[in-house]
Parts: sequence; structure tokens; C-alpha cells
Amino acid sequence: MNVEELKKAVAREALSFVEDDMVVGLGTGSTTSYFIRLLGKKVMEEELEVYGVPTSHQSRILAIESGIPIASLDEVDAIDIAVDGADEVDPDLNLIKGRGAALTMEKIIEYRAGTFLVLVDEGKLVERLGQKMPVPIEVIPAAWRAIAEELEVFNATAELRFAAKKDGPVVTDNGNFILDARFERIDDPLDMEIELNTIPGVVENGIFADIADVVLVGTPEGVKRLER
Ligand SMILES: O=C(CO)[C@H](O)[C@H](O)COP(=O)(O)O
Repeated sequence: MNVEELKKAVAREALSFVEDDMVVGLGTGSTTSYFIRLLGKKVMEEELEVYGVPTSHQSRILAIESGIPIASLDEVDAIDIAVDGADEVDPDLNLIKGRGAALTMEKIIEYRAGTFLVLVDEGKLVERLGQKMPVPIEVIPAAWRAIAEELEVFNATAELRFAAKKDGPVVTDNGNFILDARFERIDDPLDMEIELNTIPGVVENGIFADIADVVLVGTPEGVKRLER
């Protein structure tokens, strides 16, 4: 089974968490894209009353294409479940997210969800956060250099993220820049998440400590379920 097949398998399994009349937070990224397409099919075939609350332009466009009625956060009373991918998952189900630069809206929506369901393939499991991936940090554009320098205090080296199909830096859905910060060691993810957000000019960071409820892990032996 290749990685794409593992992503599809977890996306299929995630459908069983969605019931009629639910408001569903729609994450961003390739794994969640499989889920959104499948959810669109389920909504139409089973004539469900489900609303999706997108976390990005990507998930909004895909939800519309897939036939899922969408609403913004300020139009719904509550989010029953949010479904999203992740870049790393540690043994306590703390996450790094934000490779797709959608971390701020993702955290806003996933923090508020009754259940936050995470979809990954087994290659995303790590012993300690930061082992493979940098921590993305969304920053106010004018502050990027000052914040990159300040991150040295945390023993981190930060790079401004550049765009692939645009000249210059990545600009997020909120009009900000992304710094990718590599830390020597993240011993306490929750503490680091809070600390980073105290730096003036930081909008949000990609450590999601203590908020994932269930992680579905795609493996060649089948989908495994991890719970806190
Ligand atoms: O955090 C994210 C976007 O900001 C994604 O959920 C994360 O990068 C995982 O993406 P993929 O499923 O494509 O591996």
C-alpha cells in the first residue's frame, strides 16, 4: 500500500464519525481532501443535513465542488466534529500542523470542536515533536525578521517560507507570512505552544497540544485508532 492509499483508507474510516445534522470542521491538506470528497458523496447519497465549516480557501473550494453546504464559524452555534490531517503526531497525540499554511483557522475551528479527529499515515508518528518537521509560525509580515531573530532564544532557527508558484514569500489566507522554525528539542509541547504565542507579531503557531481526541493512523495492516 502506498501513502496515498493509506490516506484514502483513513479518510474512508473517518466517514463513520459523521452523522446526520452535524456541523463538521473541514481541515486542509491532501488527506483531508480525500475526506471532503467522500463526505460530499455521503451527504448526497444519504441526503444528510450536514454543514461544513472550512478552515481554508482550499477546503472551502473543495467542499463547494463536492456538494457540501458550507457555513462560516460565526454562522454556526457549535462544531460537532472537526476532521484534519497533521504533519507529526507524538505518543501523547500532540501535533505539528501547518505545512499547508492554514494553521490559524485550523486551530480556531479544531479547538472548538466537540471531537477533533486527526487523519494520518503511519509515517507521521514521531517520538518527539519537531523530530522531522519544523514548526510553522504565522506572523505579521512586518515582524518576520524580528521574530526569526527572537526565536534564537528558544534555540530555534527559523526560515521565511517561500512560495512555489509565486515570487516571494507564502502569503497565508489571512494575509500573513509563515516562518518554519526548527527547534533543537521540544520537551513540553503545551508550554512551547503557549510561549511562542506570547511573542508580539506571532499570530499563531503550528503546535496543537492537548486538543486531538482521536487519531486514525493508516498502516499496511489497516487503520489503527489512537485515543487520549
Ligand atoms: O496542517 C495542515 C495544513 O495546514 C495539513 O493538515 C497537514 O500539513 C497535513 O497535510 P497532508 O494531509 O497533505 O499531509
